[in-house]
Amino acid sequence: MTDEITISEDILKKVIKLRKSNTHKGNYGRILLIGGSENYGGAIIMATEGALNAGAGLIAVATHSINLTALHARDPEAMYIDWKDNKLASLVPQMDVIVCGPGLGTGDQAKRLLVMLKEKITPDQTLVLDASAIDLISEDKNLLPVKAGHLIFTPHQMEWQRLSGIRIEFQTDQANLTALHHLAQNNNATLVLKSNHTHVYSEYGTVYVNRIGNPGMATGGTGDTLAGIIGGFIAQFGPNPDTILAAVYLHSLAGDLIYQDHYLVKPTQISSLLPKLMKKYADLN
Ligand SMILES: NC(=O)C1=CN([C@@H]2O[C@H](COP(=O)(O)OP(=O)(O)OC[C@H]3O[C@@H](n4cnc5c(N)ncnc54)[C@H](O)[C@@H]3O)[C@@H](O)[C@H]2O)[C@@H](O)CC1
Ligand SMILES: Nc1ncnc2c1ncn2[C@@H]1O[C@H](COP(=O)(O)OP(=O)(O)O)[C@@H](O)[C@H]1O
Ligand SMILES: [Mg+2]
Repeated sequence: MTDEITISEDILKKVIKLRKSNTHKGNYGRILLIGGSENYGGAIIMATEGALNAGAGLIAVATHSINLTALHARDPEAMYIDWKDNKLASLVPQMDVIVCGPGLGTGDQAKRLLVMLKEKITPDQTLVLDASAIDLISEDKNLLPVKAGHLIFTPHQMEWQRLSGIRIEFQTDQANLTALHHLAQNNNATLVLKSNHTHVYSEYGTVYVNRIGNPGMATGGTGDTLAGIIGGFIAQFGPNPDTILAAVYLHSLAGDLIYQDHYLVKPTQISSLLPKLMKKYADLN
């Protein structure tokens, strides 16, 4: 059996740093989030709230135009681009991190966006692939944007079943590592396999397990929020395994704090709690 390392609270102190005075938004990373079809606008808004509250310096959102008013009403900090706008292709290379998938859907426009990403993404960028983006790649492996410097897959168990071909009951650490390695080819890749105990797999064979979190988090949008938090953390703290582990842990920790006196955990409540929690851990440095 593969050894599993339990993610602990120490990771937050290690990763979350106090901000230095002589810095500006450019120092905290540029992130582009792509998703939000006509029916799933909430997903990309929740991912945006995750990235924003996790501290990304500059945020741009490419989504269906129907989502513009709701996005700006909730998060005026985020810039918007219509996902059909040709200028999106020239925006992609300017980003540090791209999160693609929350509420993307699997229609023709979604496929076109993945094809564009595959063409435009560069080796100095990190790509977080979530939800519908994973489903599209499951249907056609040629859509995987292999030029990205670092690929982070964030499927739940059913999405991982579609992508890897491993049925949920057979998703053992060894099987998951083998499938990730096969999928990643020459890329630097990480798998964040979400469940009640999310596992994080590095391509080099290390397996981490998150033992916190709670069933109050079983609400649509909690994973969209996590994708945004992971992106926001990478934007600020760099694309390394600790950054991903800290994002996974903080998301569940916020969920647990809310769950102490709430029957369910709304994903947007998780995001709202992040700046305060991050301050606490930064002050411990
Ligand atoms: N407010 C919104 O706009 C929302 C939009 N969403 C979007 O809806 C699209 C479809 O995603 P879904 O995840 O709903 O649909 P999926 O069909 O991919 O997966 C959901 C189903 O998978 C099964 N499943 C098995 N193990 C699971 C696990 N550990 N965690 C979660 N599900 C598990 C369950 O039967 C569940 O009904 C995506 O683009 C997603 O981003 C969702 O994120 C929900 C919120
Ligand atoms: N019972 C549970 N215990 C702990 N965490 C949970 C539980 N149910 C869901 N979660 C967390 O909520 C998130 C759900 O992700 P996902 O299924 O992608 O949601 P969505 O696509 O609706 O945003 C994951 O981070 C998962 O770990
Ligand atoms: Mg999801």
